[in-house]
Amino acid sequence: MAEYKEIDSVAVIELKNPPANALSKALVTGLNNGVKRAIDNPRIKSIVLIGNGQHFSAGADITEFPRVADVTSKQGVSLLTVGDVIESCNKPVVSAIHGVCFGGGLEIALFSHYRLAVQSAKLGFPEVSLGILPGANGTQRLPRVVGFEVAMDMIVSGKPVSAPQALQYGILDKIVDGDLLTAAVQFAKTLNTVPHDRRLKNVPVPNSENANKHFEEKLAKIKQKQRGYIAPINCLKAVKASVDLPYSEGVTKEFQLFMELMSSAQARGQQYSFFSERAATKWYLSASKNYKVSKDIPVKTAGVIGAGTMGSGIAVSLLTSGIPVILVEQDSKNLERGIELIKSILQGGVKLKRMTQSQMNQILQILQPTTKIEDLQSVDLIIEAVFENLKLKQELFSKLDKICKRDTVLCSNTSTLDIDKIAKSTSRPEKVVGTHFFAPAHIMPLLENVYGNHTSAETIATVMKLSKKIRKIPVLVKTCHGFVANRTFFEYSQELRFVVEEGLLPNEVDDILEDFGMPMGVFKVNDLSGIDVGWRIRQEQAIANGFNLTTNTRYINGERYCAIADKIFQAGRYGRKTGKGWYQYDKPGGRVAMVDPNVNNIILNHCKELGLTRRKISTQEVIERCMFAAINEGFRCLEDGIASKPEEIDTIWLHGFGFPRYRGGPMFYASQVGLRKVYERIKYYQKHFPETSHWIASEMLQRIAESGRNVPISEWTKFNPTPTSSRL
Ligand SMILES: CCC[C@H](O)CC(=O)SCCNC(=O)CCNC(=O)[C@H](O)C(C)(C)COP(=O)([O-])OP(=O)([O-])OC[C@H]1O[C@@H](n2cnc3c(N)ncnc32)[C@H](O)[C@@H]1OP(=O)([O-])[O-]
Repeated sequence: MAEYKEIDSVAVIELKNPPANALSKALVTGLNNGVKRAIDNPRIKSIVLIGNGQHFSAGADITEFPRVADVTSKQGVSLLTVGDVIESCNKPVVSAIHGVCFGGGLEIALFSHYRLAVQSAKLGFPEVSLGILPGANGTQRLPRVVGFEVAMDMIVSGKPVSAPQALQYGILDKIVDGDLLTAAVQFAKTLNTVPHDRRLKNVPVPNSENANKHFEEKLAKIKQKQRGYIAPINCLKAVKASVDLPYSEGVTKEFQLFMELMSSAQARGQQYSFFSERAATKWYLSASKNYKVSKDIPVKTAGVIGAGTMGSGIAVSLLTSGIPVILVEQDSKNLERGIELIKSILQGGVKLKRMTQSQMNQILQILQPTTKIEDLQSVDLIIEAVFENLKLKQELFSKLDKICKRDTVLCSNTSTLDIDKIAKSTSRPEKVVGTHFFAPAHIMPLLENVYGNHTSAETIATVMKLSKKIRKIPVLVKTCHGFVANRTFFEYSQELRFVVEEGLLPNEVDDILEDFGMPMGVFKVNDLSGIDVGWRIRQEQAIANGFNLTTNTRYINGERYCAIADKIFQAGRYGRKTGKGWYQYDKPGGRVAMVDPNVNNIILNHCKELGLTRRKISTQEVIERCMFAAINEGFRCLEDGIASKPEEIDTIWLHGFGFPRYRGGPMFYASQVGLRKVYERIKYYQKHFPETSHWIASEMLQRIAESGRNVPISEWTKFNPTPTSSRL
């Protein structure tokens, strides 16, 4: 795990735990033994620590986290004990950094007396995103190098810095060109002793005069922008302790704050999220069709059809990843509007210093706008982003099938429609796939990729690879109406409309959801996505299923239906874009949502007309009803084989709907509540709301709940041996 070798008078200890040199117990023990061996060898004058493979180190081994004591223990070998050995060593220790140097890796580097790096290295403390803090004295050491304010920003945000930035801050002593090991050994040979100030615990925190002011300002920002999260607050308090307390007391405070986080439910949720995001990207159809063996088609050029809000956002995602785009609209007026939209998104990036004006101009050079669909004949992949209408999409795909070269991948940005029905209109169903982007498409990280019965493994591999290239988190699901995202979100939002029909007002529901941790309540989300869009989807579905949907509809095939949203639509309230929807806005397109008495009247009149008696509904009931309805549908998606593991559903909610990371996702949330309890409450609601079929408990959920044991989430799929689809 840690390989020891000698180059002249320099001991080189190579961290070797692929793929990221996570500091497992074994690696830390190896590192400790290596440093001690170097100390004991009189021929050795200095020591170099270096990473094998792509990185110096990604930090503590997160898979070992449940055993908290191992990470921090003063007994046996822990990061802290090896850190002490390194710092107190009388022979100079140099950390030679490449790739990432994160978390515990950076802590090891800060215990070292000198730090070198290659230009491309990245250094940082991402612990906050795992719900913890840099608990091997990182919160006490970094401020002693960079000062309170920079340390606070780095540790609270978790964002890494580049090597040049780290050099400027003083974290690095030098950036080296050429071979890192050669340069580090050469550098180490020039060192004889360890000066007092090279042991960071001896150094005071510089530039700390305004620490109180910075602390208060940051705390206020965290409470506003990271509402509900406890890790950023503890990170901040720990960094502040470096200023307020002597080193020996500061590390004790850090330990106390670290343990508080490590034993919290939030840390469990955030660490689960880290692994579930990675698990979700690993798709598997069969032994010969999966993420490991299936080859993709390189996407060198792409086409986007439809230059509306979605199409423009999709085009920006492709363009900013260096993929030339041919953008197609039906007429020059719509095309012009799309180009302006793309320019304004890019201009926003320039304003935020995410790109320079000249980079923006270069990006626009690879955009080819056109009104001729024939121009798409030789692109590698096309994403269609036209109206959510099956017939329209079928006509378009049929046309594309005739125009495009044989191996062009044809993607539909549908959010609900069956991919097989779209694929049927082509002679190449194996090349047809869904790429469901979330609005705004250039910002939202999720890409729900949808395969049909005929989609080939090559096509799936292509969109999964492309997703990563355009910096999205991809999840692969099987086709059905609404896929996983909208199927589960539909039950969640439908239940909340029932809650409004029974007694609460939209703003009261939204407040409860936002307190639960959702970035936006469901009614604000509806306003953002467009009341007209929701109305159109409901109408389309009604037509497809052969029934007439009006504002008087109360039941559909015996199922309860709430028409309040249709009444809001009927009142011309299409959402934020028109300045009014479930809320009143400061202006059309404005962000300030205000309660509107007119909306409350629509709701109260609706209830009066139907003779409904409104009642008080508790916070617990609201959360249970929306979450358990979504969770039950999540289990049904697993039963149907639409999703293959709960991690896919959770990743979709985390990155598509902003579900609070510290709760892990709805399925993880269910595991924390306990499936027995979730199941019993679903049965309870079924008794009370027999006209709503989403309260019929999933059989898979029932099997797990009745198994009589607390089944870990990783074993849930064992209770679903034969999903309806042939996928598993
Ligand atoms: C006492 C307290 C001490 C300290 O303060 C606490 C810490 O250090 S907390 C730690 C703070 N550090 C962090 O939070 C850093 C977290 N890691 C990262 O940011 C990215 O993984 C990294 C940038 C390293 C590589 O990105 P990439 O190239 O896109 O690749 P990828 O992301 O797909 O990862 C490849 C594989 O490596 C795995 N793995 C990675 N790191 C760890 C780990 N620490 N552990 C275990 N495993 C880890 C990862 O699961 C995946 O496994 P698999 O089975 O193949 O799915």
